[in-house]
Amino acid sequence: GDADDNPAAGIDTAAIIANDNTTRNWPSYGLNYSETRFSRLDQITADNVGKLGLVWSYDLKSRRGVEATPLVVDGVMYVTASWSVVHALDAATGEPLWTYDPEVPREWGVKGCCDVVNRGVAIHDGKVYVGAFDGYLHALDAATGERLWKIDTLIDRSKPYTITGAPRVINDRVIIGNGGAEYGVRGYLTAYDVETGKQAWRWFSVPGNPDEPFENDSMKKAAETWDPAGKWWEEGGGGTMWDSIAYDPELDLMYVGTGNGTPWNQLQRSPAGGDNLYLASVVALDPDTGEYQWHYQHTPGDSWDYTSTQHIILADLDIDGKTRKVLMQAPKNGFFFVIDRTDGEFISAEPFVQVNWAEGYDDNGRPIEVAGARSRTDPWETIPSPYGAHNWHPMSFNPDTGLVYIPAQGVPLVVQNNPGYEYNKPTPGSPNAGLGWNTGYFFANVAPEATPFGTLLAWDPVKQEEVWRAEYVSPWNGGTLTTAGNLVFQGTADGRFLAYDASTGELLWQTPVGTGVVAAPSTWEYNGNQYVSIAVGWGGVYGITQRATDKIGPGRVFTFRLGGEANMPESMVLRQPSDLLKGVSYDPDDVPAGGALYMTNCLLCHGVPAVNNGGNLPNLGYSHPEVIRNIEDIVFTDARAALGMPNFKGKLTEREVEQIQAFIQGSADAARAAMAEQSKAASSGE
Ligand SMILES: O=C(O)c1cc(C(=O)O)c2c(n1)C(=O)C(=O)c1cc(C(=O)O)[nH]c1-2
Ligand SMILES: [Ca+2]
Repeated sequence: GDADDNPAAGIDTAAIIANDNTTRNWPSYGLNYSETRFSRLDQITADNVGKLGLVWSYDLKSRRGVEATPLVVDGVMYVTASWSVVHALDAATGEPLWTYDPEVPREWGVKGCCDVVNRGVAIHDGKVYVGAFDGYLHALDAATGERLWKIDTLIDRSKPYTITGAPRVINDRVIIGNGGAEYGVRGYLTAYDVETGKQAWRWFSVPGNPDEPFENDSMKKAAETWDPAGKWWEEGGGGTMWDSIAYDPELDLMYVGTGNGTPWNQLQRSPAGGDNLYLASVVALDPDTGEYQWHYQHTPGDSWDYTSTQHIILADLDIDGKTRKVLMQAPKNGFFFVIDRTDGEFISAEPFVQVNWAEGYDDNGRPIEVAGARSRTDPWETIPSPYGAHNWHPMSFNPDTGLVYIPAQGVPLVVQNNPGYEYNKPTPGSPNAGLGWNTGYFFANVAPEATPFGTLLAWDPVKQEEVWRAEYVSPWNGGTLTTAGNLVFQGTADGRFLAYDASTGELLWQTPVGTGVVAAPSTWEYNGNQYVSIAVGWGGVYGITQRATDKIGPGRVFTFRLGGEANMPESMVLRQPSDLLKGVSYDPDDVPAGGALYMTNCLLCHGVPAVNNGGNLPNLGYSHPEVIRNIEDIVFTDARAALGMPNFKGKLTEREVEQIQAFIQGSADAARAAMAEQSKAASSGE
């Protein structure tokens, strides 16, 4: 179609750069190549945001996590839901234009660590690109949703690779990485020709087998930092680049964040230690060739799942009287980093939450590790935990306030070395090892000392200190947006969408949105009006097993503007916690063995039975007794395959399933007894 039917026709690298002068459109995941998520639109301000009202809502027909930032170009919105389904809408009315389902086989679901999510599309020259969960990159006609081509980005389809991230387009290339480091893959990033999908370059983040030729010099250098006794190449090494990419057109450098190692535990991965490049790093690449330029490693020799895939923001900051071109990141490890983006020089790092693995960073940018924070054999609480002090939920940077708005959190967890660890061997008690996870750890059955929290932090990146904060009832809140109207927008785990004064943190406006929010909002202008849009849909790795709402609605997109008068949809699906499971007969002696098997096969999707209400997947401690009694009908069949539930035939025996049943009912009984004890204590006035 022509530009009128296909506004995406006008979007290319020059247009994304030019748009940053007005930010009328939202043409790329992080709004601009600097990924600031700072909009210059100022019709909606701290003074009038109270008049914000709903214009429309749209049902994404999605029951799993929704992590997409809605892109908007000249009144057309492109947004994705779970299972990588793309929706194009009339952005002013919410009327659907087209839907594209890449038809990800539901069996692929268990190859992902962290829910069947997708963070959105890229747009270029009339095309929409989506990276589907099963590793294909699809190019669509932006006007019709028709598929133009589809290419396989995976080097080996027998390996548990996935795509959850949004592609980015730089010049003539569409760039995408992948996930899979919890299971065992070798991370890489690939650039494809925007027109044809032909591969332009590929950069691996970790070295391959040192007995074979290295792809390039950066791999040769990296191999010197790994202990070959760990035979990391057999497991892939990890280092997946599953989310963040930024680009500086002036320096012509692109930046990518790398992930954790496989397995997490460095004792098992690289027994003699070493930095294990380029895990947990930010790496600068030449966008034309994919050639390595420099790196900065936030967590040398990562042993805690401290990925550095978290959102990268580029800005120019005045530091010690000089304007520095910096790159800012708040990776899982709990420190806020300011790095010189011209050459990777370390500028500063300070903790933005409590951490127990490092005391700080020295002048050379090396962490000063706390003695005994790694390679321990006893159970120990790692703070931050593998959920991260900050996960993928995008932060934003407002040059007017000079502040970065970070969705920070704590999700306590106690881990323990798994001395019997072997690649792809499901030791009972190792988390989801029956489904291919390779962490080298047990999750220890020891109560953590820390309490979970979720906080919106307004952080001064120059002084490296907190300026204000907002506390939430739960971890796992949404990404942030900040605007020239002196506002910060964020959705929350407890199902609200909020606006704050960007300078003071005063809460100015809020609305319920019916379900938990993890994605980040976008804002855009059309026909003289400023709109704010948010895609909701509870999920992601934390949201699979727990939630902070008593409602769980379908994924939806909500769009607001001043004076909007539409009604919130009423048909929210309520899922109240049913009663604790009762009446499944079992042998109490089976409970411990069942617990270890549960940890190995069920834990990371169904949570700990009877301790919470479940997330977007059910907590089995609240199941109907008939479901648990007849659990073989689900576990040993394809009955729930369409929902992503794997068939455990050949992986578990009937006897083992009986032990798991005992653990589920035993946990519910223990919870019931604890509740009775509590109410007895309360009524006797203790
Ligand atoms: O190591 C990896 O390859 C990988 C991939 C992903 C992903 O693609 O979503 C996540 C993680 N790791 C991860 O560690 C993590 O905490 C996480 C959270 C989420 C999410 O979408 O909620 N994805 C991922
Ligand atoms: Ca990971």
